[in-house]
Amino acid sequence: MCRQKNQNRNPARQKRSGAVTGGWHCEKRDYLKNESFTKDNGNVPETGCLSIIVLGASGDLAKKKTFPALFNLYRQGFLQLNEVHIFGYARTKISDDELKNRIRGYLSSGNEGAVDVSKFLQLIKYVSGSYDAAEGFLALDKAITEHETSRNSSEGLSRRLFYLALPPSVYPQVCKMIKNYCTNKSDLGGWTRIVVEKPFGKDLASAEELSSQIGELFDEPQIYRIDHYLGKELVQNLLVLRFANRFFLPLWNRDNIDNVQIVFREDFGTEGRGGYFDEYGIIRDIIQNHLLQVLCLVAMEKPVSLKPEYIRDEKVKVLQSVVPIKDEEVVLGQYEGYRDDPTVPDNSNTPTFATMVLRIHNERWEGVPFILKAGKALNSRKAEIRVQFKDVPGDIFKCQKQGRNEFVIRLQPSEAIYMKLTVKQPGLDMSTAQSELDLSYRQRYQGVVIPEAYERLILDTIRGDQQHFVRRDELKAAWEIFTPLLHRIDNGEFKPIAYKPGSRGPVEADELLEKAGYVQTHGYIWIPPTL
Ligand SMILES: NC(=O)C1=CN([C@@H]2O[C@H](COP(=O)(O)OP(=O)(O)OC[C@H]3O[C@@H](n4cnc5c(N)ncnc54)[C@H](OP(=O)(O)O)[C@@H]3O)[C@@H](O)[C@H]2O)C=CC1
Ligand SMILES: O=C1O[C@H](COP(=O)(O)O)[C@@H](O)[C@H](O)[C@H]1O
Repeated sequence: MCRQKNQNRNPARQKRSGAVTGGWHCEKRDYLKNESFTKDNGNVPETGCLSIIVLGASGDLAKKKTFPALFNLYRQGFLQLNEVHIFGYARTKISDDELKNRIRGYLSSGNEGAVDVSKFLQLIKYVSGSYDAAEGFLALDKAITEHETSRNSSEGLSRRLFYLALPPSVYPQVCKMIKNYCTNKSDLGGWTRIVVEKPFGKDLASAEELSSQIGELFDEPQIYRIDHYLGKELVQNLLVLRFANRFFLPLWNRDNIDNVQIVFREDFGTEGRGGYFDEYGIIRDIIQNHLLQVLCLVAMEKPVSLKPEYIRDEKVKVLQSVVPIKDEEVVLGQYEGYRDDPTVPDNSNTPTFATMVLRIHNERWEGVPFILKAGKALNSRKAEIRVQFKDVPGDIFKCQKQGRNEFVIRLQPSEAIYMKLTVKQPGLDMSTAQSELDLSYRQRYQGVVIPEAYERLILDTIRGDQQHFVRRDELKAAWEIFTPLLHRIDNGEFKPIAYKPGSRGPVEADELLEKAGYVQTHGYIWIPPTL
């Protein structure tokens, strides 16, 4: 468990303290069932009173993601009825029942679901109050304490998890209120943790300021900066694929890989979130966080072990090796109709699409373009990593027309890992064809339910595992990469190109891709198999 500033110094807790690596205090938790993951972690799982407080409970994220994730954890037995209580907090004056009615429709029930849903809803209590005055937070603390007191008959820790499903502008004041009025006071031990959502800042300076403000109130190990892409199944698979397979070890470098694409596409626009989106744009909304986190996992060196701090150390090194982005390696777009949203200014310069090339200046990746591409209102919805290999030297089959080898990790939809490769076309002729080795999850893992990203990450916050959360120095390094470009866009020095909704985005983006070295395989497309 991580050391916490001004937290109780219960010896039982201290005994559970994890290793200290490079100045970071890392928590060790016994939670991964796989033997090979668990042998470093000698801890006993925590029991006792758990209060989960969703601040901004009246909002969009809370109803669509946070409460449903909590419900799924409850349904699978990760949240125990006799231990957990959930508090919603926001300014909106509604009753417990009104909050429950707002979220009920988002809780997808299984076969015997109705009972589960109503039992889960009984765990929720709503407290209304402002984000900057003591009164509301005192009321919140009172409600949490009542719950804790009612559970203190059983031995155990008292844990308070604050999930800030709020606009980042209110994080500092809310953290101050939590610190002053709501931190865990139990003499049975326990902790207080804060989960913060992205976008964490708007550029390097504002992110650092926000980090300092929150850092004055809570220790780094208490702060969980969530990036839900780190909770996606195939993103979590990246370390396993890369470091547990002999196949990839000798190939994963500049000698063999020509280019890497990390792509996010949505087939809908900003829909109802135009006001928020216009302040941030696609680079801050998707690329600086989600796609960059994926890039780190694709490009990083092997960590010393799976301890969160070792992994995050390696991610920081990659980020610090990214060289400044060149203007000629960026294409920005804005879909036609984006400005029709009444919450978007008529002269908005905000990109809803961007393709850019990142270059990593290190021994492994020098010369390999990492092409990051994200766009809204495009012709399809998908997120994938596409690693394209170099041409085979001395091609006796004259088969370059068939296309290059590609290793593709489809994050969503239809999770899959496939390798595009050249094979002999079956038949009497010695001709070649493009085919694939295909690990489509729906086929291979029939009946296995892939957990939602938020579900997994919230469970990590309860267990105190920081591996899939963004550390402060990581965040700083991420903002360092994009801040100069973002400032040029904000100052109107870089304008987006208009594109049609439902298209591939500006043609200039495909031209940039080609210039960066990507070779498209014509006449071949991978179609996810159906059952
Ligand atoms: N929605 C989504 O899909 C995603 C959201 N996020 C992030 O999650 C966080 C919450 O997002 P979301 O739920 O969409 O946001 P909302 O705009 O829905 O805000 C959440 C709640 O915060 C309160 N609030 C809104 N604006 C302000 C303000 N200016 N000052 C004080 N309180 C305010 C409101 O509650 P009340 O008025 O009742 O106090 C509102 O219900 C944000 O950081 C967002 O970037 C991240 C990924 C996806
Ligand atoms: O963080 C965000 O992510 C969603 C896309 O998430 P996904 O899990 O459905 O891929 C995006 O729509 C939103 O703009 C952004 O804020």
